[in-house]
Amino acid sequence: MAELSRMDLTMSTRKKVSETTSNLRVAVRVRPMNGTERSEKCSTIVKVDKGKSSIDLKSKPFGPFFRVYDTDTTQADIYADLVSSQIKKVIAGFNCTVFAYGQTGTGKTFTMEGGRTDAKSSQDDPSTGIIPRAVEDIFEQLETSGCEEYSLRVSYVELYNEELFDLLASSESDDRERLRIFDDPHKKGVIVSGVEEVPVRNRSDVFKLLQLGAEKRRTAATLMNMHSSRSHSLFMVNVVVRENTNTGEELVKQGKLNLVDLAGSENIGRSGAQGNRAKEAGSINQSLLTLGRVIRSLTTNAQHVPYRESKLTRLLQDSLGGSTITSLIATLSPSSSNFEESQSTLEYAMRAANIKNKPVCNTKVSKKTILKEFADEIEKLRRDLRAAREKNGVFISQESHEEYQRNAEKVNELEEQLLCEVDRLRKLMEDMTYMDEQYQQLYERKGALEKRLEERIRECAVKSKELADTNDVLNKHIEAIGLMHTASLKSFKQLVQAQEAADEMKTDLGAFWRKVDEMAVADDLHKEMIETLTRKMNSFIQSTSEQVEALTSDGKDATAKIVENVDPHVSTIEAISQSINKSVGEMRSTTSSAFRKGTEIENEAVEKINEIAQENLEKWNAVLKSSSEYYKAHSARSEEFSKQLTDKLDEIKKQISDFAEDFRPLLAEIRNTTSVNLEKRTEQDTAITNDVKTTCLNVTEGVRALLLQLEQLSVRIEDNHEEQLIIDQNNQESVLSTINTAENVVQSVEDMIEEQCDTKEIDEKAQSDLQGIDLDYETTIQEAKEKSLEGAEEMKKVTRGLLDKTEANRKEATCAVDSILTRISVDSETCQTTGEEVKKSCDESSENISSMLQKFGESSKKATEVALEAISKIEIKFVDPSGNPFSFFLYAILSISVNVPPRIVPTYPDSTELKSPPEPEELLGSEEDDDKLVEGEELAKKKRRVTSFVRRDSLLDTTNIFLSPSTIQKRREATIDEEEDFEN
Ligand SMILES: Nc1ncnc2c1ncn2[C@@H]1O[C@H](COP(=O)(O)OP(=O)(O)OP(=O)(O)O)[C@@H](O)[C@H]1O
Repeated sequence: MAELSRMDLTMSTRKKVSETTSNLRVAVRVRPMNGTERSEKCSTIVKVDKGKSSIDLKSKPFGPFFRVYDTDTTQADIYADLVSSQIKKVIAGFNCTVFAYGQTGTGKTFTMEGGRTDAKSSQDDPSTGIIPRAVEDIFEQLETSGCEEYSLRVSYVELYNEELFDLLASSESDDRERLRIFDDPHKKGVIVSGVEEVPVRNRSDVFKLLQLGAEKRRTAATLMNMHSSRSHSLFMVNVVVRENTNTGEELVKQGKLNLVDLAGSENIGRSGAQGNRAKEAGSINQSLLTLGRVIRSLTTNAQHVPYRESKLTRLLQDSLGGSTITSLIATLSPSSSNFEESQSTLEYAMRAANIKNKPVCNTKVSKKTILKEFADEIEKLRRDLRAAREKNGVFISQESHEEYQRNAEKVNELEEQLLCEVDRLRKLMEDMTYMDEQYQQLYERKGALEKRLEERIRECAVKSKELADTNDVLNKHIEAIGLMHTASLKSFKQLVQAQEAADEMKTDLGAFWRKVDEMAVADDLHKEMIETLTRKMNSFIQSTSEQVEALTSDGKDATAKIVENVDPHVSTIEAISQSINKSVGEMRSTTSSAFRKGTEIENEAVEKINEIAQENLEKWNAVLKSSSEYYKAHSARSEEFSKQLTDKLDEIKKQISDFAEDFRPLLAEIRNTTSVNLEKRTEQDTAITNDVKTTCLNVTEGVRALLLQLEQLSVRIEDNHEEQLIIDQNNQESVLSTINTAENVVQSVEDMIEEQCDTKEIDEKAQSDLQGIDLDYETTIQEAKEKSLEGAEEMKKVTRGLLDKTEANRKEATCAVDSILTRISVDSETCQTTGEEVKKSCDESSENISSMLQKFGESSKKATEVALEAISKIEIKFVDPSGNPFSFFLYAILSISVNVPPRIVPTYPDSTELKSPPEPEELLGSEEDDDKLVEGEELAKKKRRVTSFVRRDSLLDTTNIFLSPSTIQKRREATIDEEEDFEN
């Protein structure tokens, strides 16, 4: 009996994950014009409208479709768009189908399998089709998802002339064994008996199988296609993934990917099919026609869907209106020569787009549940078988021969189903063993990792201690920074005090300059006194001239008297002038000494300020220097520390990578050993399988022989019913004994299963323990990692915070020092400028005073000169006492001779000839000139005051020319009092 297997891995534990329906995803692909079409000068009648996702065929729109692809679309684009997402679903436990439909020669095989090259991967050849890309992708996605326990099996079948053949069967002969299809009694779907489900462990395994299958697939050259596929092909990938949940439960996910390349629909006349080819084409068209009817029924909600009318529709039953996620790629020729076929394909595709499927995820079930399910299933089948056998016994004796045959068929079918289940179980056990091996490797790896973990934990403890030490050091640094901060604050306070002292000095300087002003006022008073004297001189001169006039009238005596009086006055004037000059000199020296003193004080103040500033600057520089040194040292230490941390981390990383490096060859070795073991095991399994096969064959042979006997029996029954009955019974007994043997085989298999179950329980426990340890280990590693990261992060944060704080403090202190220094320098500059200005104004006022004094001196001199001139203009004449005007000589002679004393008669010049003394304004210069010469309101004010005073004084003294010193003194005092009153 041929080995039986089951195609559909879905089990009774299937569970719907969603009630949502999804439409079939229909895409249309247009291939480029081929050589024949071009040579026949056919026009393009197909236009792809990507915007609307529709196809215009001779301007008639079809669509919208899920996607439309023009002639430029690459294989990679189509794969990424349509299939890539399905792979994820398959790994998650869904069944997915992708099939290509279209007229012959439109690119179905090209789309599904790719260009005819020997490329080993999609990277080598961009024309690689969906099937190889999908296989590559499944491996890639399983590896990248970190899934470590999985098993892949592939089957490849072709449906040729309504017969199903295994493209991966080992038989080399052309006369390949047909596969049987029968309905799965429990679910929607079919069971294909005896199909090879080849376990694949890597990509290259799959490529080899693909090549093997493709070679076996029936193709032929037709007028439409040089390599026309004459059969429908179905490539299936079963993915079983085992997972361990957090609760320690073992879960198994089973997903399946069906990749279907249908044979092309063809116009037999146009394709030139004859004989066998015509028969093939007829069969192909027939199955496609049924597929069309199924699609129509599904989209019109018909009561009956004719799945059973062709094997193709039976195989695709779950993909059309079932629980599979299905995509259809309709392929088109762009040529006008294929208008009718293209139209039919598009109509077909439009209809298919309305089919609704209800995708269902094959629930993750525990291994234990699967084994139990199998055991139940086998038990059920056994019961059915027994019942059927019993029925047979009854029917042989009582009912007709046809009834008996029907039952015999039923027994056969049940036996097949039973064997199928056993085979399925065997495959599952193989998968489980494979995954157990994967698990064993993981377990060993875990042991090694545990050791590593212990080491790491020890290292972590050392690191934690180091971290704590570093923390202490850092705390000390923080304390030191705090002390520095306090010192900085203290220095800042000192600086503020220095600033206050500087302010006080400024106030003192202000007082000093006020004193200087007061001295200047005193100077003014001196000057005013001098002016008063000058005025008095003027008035004296005036009064002198008036007296001279009066004396003229008084006569010669008076003249003589005047002459006598004038002399001492002249000397007095000279003395006064000298005293004025002297007092001017004195004043000059006093003023200059006062200025010198002021300058000295100012210099002293500046020096002192500079000294304080210098002192503070030095202090601050020292503070800054020590701070920056400290910060430098601190940052160097921090850097060193962080470097140490980084080094340690690097070291740990390196150790981990070293460990990984060490571990890799070990892993490779384990893998090698495992694969060797696996091969051995496979060999053993093959031997066992062969044994089982032989046994099964024997059993089948036995059953066949029995059937033969039964047939003979039934012939004989007609002749001698009674007699044969005894023989029948004997035969039946022998059948029963054979069946019992079969049952024993089944029983032994069951025992094996139970045994497996027992060991599995231990396995499970160990696994759950390991799972726990795994989890603990991962959590501990994670925690240790997180802790060390947190610690490092916190350290970094603290260090960063401290550095920021210190930086901020440093900046603040520097800013404060800068601002204070700026203030001090500004203040000292202001002091200097103010001092310089004051000095300048003092210099100017002293210059002005001296020039004024000079002017007054000059004016006094002038006044004296005027007075002297006035005096000199007085002519003294000797006059004859008798009144005769003789000449002096004559008079002298006469007087001598007559003894008459002569008389002196003074002649005063005309009053107009006498020059009046200059006005005070004239002497001091005009106010406009003052404005030009003297900048500053103060000096102008002083001058105005002097002028008014001089004018007033001169008015007061116009009548008195010569005053006694006591009068002068009195006048002076009175004037000062008046002046004060005036000022008030
Ligand atoms: N998109 C495409 N780009 C380039 N060449 C293509 C494309 N589609 C198909 N071809 C070429 O057209 C020819 C026919 O393609 P293919 O054999 O895949 O058609 P088919 O639909 O599978 O035909 P059949 O139903 O007869 O098997 C091949 O030579 C193939 O390389």
